[in-house]
Amino acid sequence: MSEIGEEKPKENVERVVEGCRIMVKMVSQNEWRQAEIISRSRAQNGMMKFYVHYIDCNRRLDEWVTEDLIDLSSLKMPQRGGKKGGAGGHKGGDDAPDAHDSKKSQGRKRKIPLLPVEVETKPETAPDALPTPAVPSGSTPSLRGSMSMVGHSEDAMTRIRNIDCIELGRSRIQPWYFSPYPQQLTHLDCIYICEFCLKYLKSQTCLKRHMQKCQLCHPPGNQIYSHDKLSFFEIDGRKNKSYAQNLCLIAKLFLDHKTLYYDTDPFLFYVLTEEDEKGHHIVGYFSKEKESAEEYNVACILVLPPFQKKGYGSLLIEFSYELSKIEQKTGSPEKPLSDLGLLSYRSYWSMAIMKELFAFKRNFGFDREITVQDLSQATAIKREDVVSTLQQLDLYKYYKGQYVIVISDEKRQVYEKRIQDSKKKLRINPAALQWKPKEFGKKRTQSIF
Ligand SMILES: CC(=O)SCCNC(=O)CCNC(=O)[C@H](O)C(C)(C)COP(=O)(O)OP(=O)(O)OC[C@H]1O[C@@H](n2cnc3c(N)ncnc32)[C@H](O)[C@@H]1OP(=O)(O)O
Repeated sequence: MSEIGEEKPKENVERVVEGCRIMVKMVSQNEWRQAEIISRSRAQNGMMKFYVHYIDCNRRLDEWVTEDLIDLSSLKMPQRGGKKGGAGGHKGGDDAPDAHDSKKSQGRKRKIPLLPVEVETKPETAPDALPTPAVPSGSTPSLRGSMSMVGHSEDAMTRIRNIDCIELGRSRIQPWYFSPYPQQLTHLDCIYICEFCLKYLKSQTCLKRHMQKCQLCHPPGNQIYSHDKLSFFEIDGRKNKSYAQNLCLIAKLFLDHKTLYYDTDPFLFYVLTEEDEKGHHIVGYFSKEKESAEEYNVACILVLPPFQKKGYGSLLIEFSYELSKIEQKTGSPEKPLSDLGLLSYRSYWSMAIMKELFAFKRNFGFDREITVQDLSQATAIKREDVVSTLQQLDLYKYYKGQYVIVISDEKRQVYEKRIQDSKKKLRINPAALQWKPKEFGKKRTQSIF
């Protein structure tokens, strides 16, 4: 605060550096918000432009703004000795604490080795093929594993969205986050991706030439589910490395809190497609470790933006639990979850658990009490997730020295209606799933059945 009569020094745009906080007018909305400066550079018209992260917003909204959209009088310099990235120093995709699971810290304990780029992962010999993704030196992503847990890098380079647009099948999609595509592609207006083999190309001409040669009209691997034009293909990350890596590169464009790795060997990929006369078009996917000591049944899950909010996310989640039921295991998604991941899982868990509670009541009335273990076995949802869902729904009460599940009449009515409405939604037909779990070496997880 300046004293009366004392003139506040005029802020100069040159003082706006990485880590500062300042009020910014959001490009897409007519709203001023406090933002952190992630990077700065000069626009072609000579004006300064800044890549900003809006405080308390998901990084999907991060964007470049020109100097005329910042309020210099609100400039706050980074605190000396403070966390990296100014006072913000945010690590997760959101600043909001609730966006991630409480086991957030677990997701960061794995140390990421930095290894050289794997040259053999280069796309095949096609003349229009592009080199292996280049990783900015000294920055994540590391080159081991698949897209996996571990918080993202604090490197400014990987905090900036580097691809403007991708064309995939009939859709042009604006990415949300950084993905380590080759650096020479980051200057293009659009990257063209073959919707069947997922190879990335630098122009429409290259894509057309590639499409004349590409043999695929569906993802590689085995079709393990087919119902009402929807299919699931199971892809082994070891056998179809190039496809799996290209899928991870696409997924990283929409996943902020995961670090991209290139060793896809330990993962299976379940790709959901919609079929038409041209073939099976990718809608989304989830990956799963072949062996998971932590009983994760999903590593990463993605519905491509043009298909989001239509029920495909719930369908992928339901499918992951159908696989766990066949394996006779319970499972859980890898942590941390993104904000949208958490919303989707909470919604799925609530419905699955409520359905089971009602079915149990219909079958047993008051003759038997249902336990968390019963719910976990029937839904394949891991015990902890059952408990957290019951708590979230305020159904888990401590009564006479033990926990009991209690549903009020009001809540019962709400959920009966929701279950009725959900019958119109996309559902997995378990009879259309042809799958047997494979043995990938010695099992470390314990079966609960
Ligand atoms: C383990 C992990 O990988 S966590 C990371 C999860 N993945 C990501 O964050 C990647 C980017 N996001 C996505 O790919 C998608 O948003 C997904 C996969 C999370 C969800 O897919 P969608 O197809 O949009 O989900 P779907 O339409 O089935 O909706 C599921 C529920 O989440 C809610 N939901 C989904 N997106 C939103 C949103 N943007 N805003 C509010 N609610 C939402 C829906 O309302 C629905 O709840 P309801 O059934 O109670 O109505």
